[in-house]
Amino acid sequence: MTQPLGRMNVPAGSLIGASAPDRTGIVHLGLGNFHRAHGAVYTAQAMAAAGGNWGIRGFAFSSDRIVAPMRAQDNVYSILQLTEHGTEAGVVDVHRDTGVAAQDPQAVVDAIADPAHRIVTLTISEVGYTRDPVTGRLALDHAGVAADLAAGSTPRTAVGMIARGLEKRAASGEGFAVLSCDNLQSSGDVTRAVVEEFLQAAGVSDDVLAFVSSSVSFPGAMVDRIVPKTTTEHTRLVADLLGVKDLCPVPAEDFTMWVLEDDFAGGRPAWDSAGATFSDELEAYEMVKLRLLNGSHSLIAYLGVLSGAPTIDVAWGQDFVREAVLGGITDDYLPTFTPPTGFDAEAYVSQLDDRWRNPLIGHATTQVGTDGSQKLLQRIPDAALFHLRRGRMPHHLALCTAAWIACVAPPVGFTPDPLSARIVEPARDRLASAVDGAVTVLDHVRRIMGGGFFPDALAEQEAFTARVADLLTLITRDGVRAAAADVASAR
Ligand SMILES: NC(=O)c1ccc[n+]([C@@H]2O[C@H](COP(=O)([O-])OP(=O)(O)OC[C@H]3O[C@@H](n4cnc5c(N)ncnc54)[C@H](O)[C@@H]3O)[C@@H](O)[C@H]2O)c1
Ligand SMILES: O=P(O)(O)OC[C@@H](O)[C@@H](O)[C@H](O)[C@H](O)CO
Repeated sequence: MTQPLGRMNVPAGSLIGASAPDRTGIVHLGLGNFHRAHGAVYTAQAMAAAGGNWGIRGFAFSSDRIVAPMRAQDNVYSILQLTEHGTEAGVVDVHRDTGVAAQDPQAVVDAIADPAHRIVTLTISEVGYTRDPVTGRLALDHAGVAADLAAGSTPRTAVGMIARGLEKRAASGEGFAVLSCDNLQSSGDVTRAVVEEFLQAAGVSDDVLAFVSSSVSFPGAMVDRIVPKTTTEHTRLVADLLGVKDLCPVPAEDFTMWVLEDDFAGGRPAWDSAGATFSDELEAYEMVKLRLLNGSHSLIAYLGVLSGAPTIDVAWGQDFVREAVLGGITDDYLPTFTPPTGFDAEAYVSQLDDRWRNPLIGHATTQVGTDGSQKLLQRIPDAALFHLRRGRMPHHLALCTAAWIACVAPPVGFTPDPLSARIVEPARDRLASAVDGAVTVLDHVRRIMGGGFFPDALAEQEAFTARVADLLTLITRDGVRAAAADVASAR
């Protein structure tokens, strides 16, 4: 029988990076698959290369789906690397403790306040930042945020936990860094803004505000590695490769990239010795990643769902999807930014082709399409406005917007592919209320564009709204291929 994985049962030669830090120096919030295949791996490798004692205290946000199996195997787990040329597996041993924030939010607050910890890393997804889509500021009317602001309450939102942790930490005055590893543009500034807005709204003392302003840094980061959800097939492959039963392995592609601002008020692991890049051109790296990869990923996902493709590689295998995505990269994304110095954007795009075609990844289109109301804000408005203000229509961005609406808020009389029901969209009910009673497709789209789901600057662009409505009409009447063909002919 296959032995269970555990610290005393790590297959020889399989450990990735260093083993067994005996202290925790990093708190992580959002213990999902991405962190376990990205930040945790860089940390283990950094300790192996350059020493340091940076064990991780990891908190899942809401459920013990990952924490329970991690605990059952001493918080070690395996990474299953899926390349077109085959699979390989290795074990990560860097988490010293794990918990669930929703079950014990005070533990998160206390961990952030603990002077032994120097950094909190975040993979809480775009929704975790509780921002207002129109203003981009902390959503003070969000029920969770409002409850967290009440005096004496135990925080339930991620921003509330971080802010209360920093408030408590101010007593020690120890420097600290809050590092967002989510797919956000201006990730460091956005994170600082929501935390400081929370502290101001909570009426904390000037001393606390001064501490956060002077002794807490919020470095920006660009994170890149495709990490899908775990399936039973991944678990079986790990058992075959390592000869142990891992209850929570993480599948991942072999490509990995991490670019950070070097601004860590309490010190940091030598992540550079593990392959991370420290750069002053972070915003440019974020543009490359969020537009070329994530923006395109959304388009592949929604066109894929509408054409019944369950995974990214299947969607990408369809000519009309490839044409739309490559057209979008060339026409709508690449002109909108200057890549970082020396960065070869063409090579990055060519790698994307290899990454998206990899059939072993099995990245569900519905996973990539999840939370579109929050994700598209990073991927569409600024790039679309860049073109609209120069008198040019970004047809592919309009197509992505129309395809998202067709999946999660379809006009009356249109039933999207059943796959669309698997897209988790937190704004589904609000979208349904917004379009209730719409008499035309244009009216339907207008109600969404101007309904608090996008910034006003984009909602005011009537030509964009009209183009989205045209494409939505084509999707509902003639199918998604016809809409993509219309975009191709408009180039
Ligand atoms: N998976 C990838 O390929 C990938 C690549 C780059 C970046 N990322 C970033 O990492 C994030 C997480 O991806 P993952 O694959 O680990 O997903 P996952 O589903 O495995 O984990 C998501 C984590 O976010 C937490 N979360 C969800 N809603 C939250 C909320 N409202 N407040 C606070 N936390 C919340 C969950 O509890 C969970 O711990 C993504 O949203 C993205 O920003 C992921
Ligand atoms: O992680 P999300 O939910 O922001 O977006 C889904 C995918 O586009 C994303 O996870 C990519 O796989 C990743 O950003 C690649 O680095």
